[in-house]
Amino acid sequence: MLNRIDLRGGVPDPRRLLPRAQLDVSVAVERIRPVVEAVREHGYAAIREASERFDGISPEVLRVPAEVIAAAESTLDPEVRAALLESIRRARRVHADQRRTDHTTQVVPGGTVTERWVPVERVGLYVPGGLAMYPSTVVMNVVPAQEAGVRSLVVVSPPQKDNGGLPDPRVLAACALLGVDEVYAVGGAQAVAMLAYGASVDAEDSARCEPVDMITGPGNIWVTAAKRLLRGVVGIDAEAGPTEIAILADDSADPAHVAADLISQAEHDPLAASVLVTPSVELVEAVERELARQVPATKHAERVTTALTGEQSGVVLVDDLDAGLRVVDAYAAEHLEIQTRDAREWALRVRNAGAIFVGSWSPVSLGDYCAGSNHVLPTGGCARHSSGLSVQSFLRGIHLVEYSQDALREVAPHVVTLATVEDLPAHGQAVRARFPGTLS
Ligand SMILES: NC(=O)c1ccc[n+]([C@@H]2O[C@H](COP(=O)([O-])OP(=O)(O)OC[C@H]3O[C@@H](n4cnc5c(N)ncnc54)[C@H](O)[C@@H]3O)[C@@H](O)[C@H]2O)c1
Ligand SMILES: N[C@H](CO)Cc1c[nH]c[nH+]1
Ligand SMILES: [Zn+2]
Repeated sequence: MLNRIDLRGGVPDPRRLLPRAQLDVSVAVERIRPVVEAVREHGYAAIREASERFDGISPEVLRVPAEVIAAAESTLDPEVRAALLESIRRARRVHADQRRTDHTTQVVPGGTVTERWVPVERVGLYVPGGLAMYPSTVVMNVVPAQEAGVRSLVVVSPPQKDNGGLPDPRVLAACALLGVDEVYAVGGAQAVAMLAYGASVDAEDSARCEPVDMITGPGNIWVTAAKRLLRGVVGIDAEAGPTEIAILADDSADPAHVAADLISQAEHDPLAASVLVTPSVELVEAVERELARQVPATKHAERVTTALTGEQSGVVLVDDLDAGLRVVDAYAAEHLEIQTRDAREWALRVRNAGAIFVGSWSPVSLGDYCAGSNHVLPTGGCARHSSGLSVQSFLRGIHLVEYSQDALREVAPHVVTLATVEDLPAHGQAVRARFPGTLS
């Protein structure tokens, strides 16, 4: 079922050998550009038009009323409530530990630099809702933002036909459990554009969604493309697009677990990527047998099959685990599982991954819901340079520079020299002016 790439005998350029899905983000950017431009120009009308086109429904008033959010919480299934509360509790423990404290460095006597960590003021959080519903993603967006101290939080999530054009009720209930009351029934590129530019949210122009300073959250290729297009207009977290799992395994791995984990992430999206990297031909054959058994029995078999047989998924055969490590590092998966002997040692050698799941008892599904870690993670190779969502994502470090007269006098000649070298004499003059007649 999985494509096979045989790298035994050498790993020439694993980046080129392991393609991502053919419909890549740069192609999708051009497709959604007109939607984003229409929202910027026409606001509400364009959002409604795009929602009708892509979601098949849109409520007349885009903001979800407070009583609807409260009702979603009061009618929430008790088991789902308990699971969400546990997910929130664990995520809060981990993210509370990520808080930063201000730090002052005394550079010279009388000269200090203080780094202040200041939360972003207003943040838009995208919660997907196309092929699957994601109350867990409310948790993963909101908890780090709250722990960072963000004051204004707004959630957007696609309108659902089976909920009268409102977002999924479990998503609304998760918002209520976390105290988020500004929620809009808008998804896709139109939601990202609404957050970036702001827009009226009803036909009478009597209420508005004010623009946000930053947008975070995962989504499909169209959401990811809109985030890429609007980066700069607004702050954007890492690109968290169609899900990926890579598994580095040896012959100690349980093929039933490996297959189940590959399937688990393939069920997100036909564009999801599931990759197995191993030196064991026996494991590959056993995993193939497991896939043949497990895929037909899974609920979203069609979507899973499309994802697993797509060019973005496959098995990579390598000579040994060292070669496998080079492959997974070059690939930089959103999720990397290590299912080998001495898994922790191998995990500590990995350089590029959104999150690493170590050993047989830490599947990606645990991290998706209840490990305490964050599941909004970089995809498409962005793990080479970006991190998953965290408290840090919502903070800006602002330097406070405080020098006394003596401390400035002491360093002034160096400032003047560097200004002269850069042919920016007015820079030097700004310092000279403070010490008339004393600096050449
Ligand atoms: N990387 C991460 O951290 C992470 C976490 C969770 C989920 N995900 C990914 O999020 C995605 C969720 O996708 P989803 O589809 O369920 O929900 P979604 O909310 O991301 O996408 C649905 C929206 O896409 C828009 N859309 C659909 N077809 C379109 C088209 N042809 N042109 C333009 N817009 C279109 C619609 O407006 C709809 O509201 C999956 O790819 C999943 O793998 C990633
Ligand atoms: N695996 C997804 C991140 O790519 C997160 C998720 C949410 N719900 C289930 N899974
Ligand atoms: Zn998942």
